[in-house]
Amino acid sequence: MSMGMRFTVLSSGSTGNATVIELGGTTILVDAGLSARRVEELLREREVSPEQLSGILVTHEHTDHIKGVGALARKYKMPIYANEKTWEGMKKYVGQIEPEQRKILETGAAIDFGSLRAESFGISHDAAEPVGYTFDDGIHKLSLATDLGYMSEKVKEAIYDSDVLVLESNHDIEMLRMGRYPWNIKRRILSDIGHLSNNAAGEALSELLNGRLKRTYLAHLSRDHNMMDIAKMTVRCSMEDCGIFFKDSEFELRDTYWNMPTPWDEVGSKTGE
Ligand SMILES: Nc1ccn([C@@H]2O[C@H](COP(=O)(O)O)[C@@H](O)[C@H]2O)c(=O)n1
Repeated sequence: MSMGMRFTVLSSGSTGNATVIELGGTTILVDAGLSARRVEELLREREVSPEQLSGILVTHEHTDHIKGVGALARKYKMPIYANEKTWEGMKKYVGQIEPEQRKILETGAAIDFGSLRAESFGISHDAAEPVGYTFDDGIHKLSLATDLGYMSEKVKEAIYDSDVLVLESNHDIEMLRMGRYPWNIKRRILSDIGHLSNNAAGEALSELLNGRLKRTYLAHLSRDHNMMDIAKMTVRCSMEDCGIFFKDSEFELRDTYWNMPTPWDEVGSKTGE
């Protein structure tokens, strides 16, 4: 039985996002962007029962983040947390949610789930009021930052002292430019309210590598315009271009998957095991 904060990214990418954070008896789901049935399957793979969930924190109202929210809320009667604009944006997709389950968490506000503190921070994306989240058990910190067109100073500040980071590394810029998407979609992805490229993730990481950050999970990879090996190599090269060199024993880049959960990661441990 784990004592410290641990997490698993159940699924990551534009086909659906969901992450579980657990501390003691508290289990939180961030986003449920797959069908409720698929979220249940993924939870089962990591031996989490949906009945255990203390609630779902929503980052923004895009389908790949909320697809299963309504059905899970109705089936398991759990509270759903989002800011007001996100509630407004997702109301037609999630269907009827009982008033006592509708929790408003203003951007920048913190909420305590027992000894696990969650705090949201604003990000730049083309949704009503998108956010990332940090989780803190009083000693260690985990941050989730995906679906951001660029990394603002405020985001860097919010996630700066993390032990572990889940960071978007959506696309290889050349693969996207040469790829099959219509130009308007490419322009949106490349814009400040789109998605973070491998290069941008590397540049951001070079400012975040401070001795405390032990590993970063590269997330929300495009299946059309990225590959994990390319993402890792580009992030590393981009960090080196910024003068940041690291040994794998000091800092690690790790995989997330669109079709299976990552292993549980103990945030406080050096290796996550
Ligand atoms: N036909 C499409 C394909 C993708 N999108 C959006 O683009 C973003 C990146 O998608 P990837 O699958 O390449 O990561 C994401 O926001 C998709 O929803 C689109 O709008 N139309």
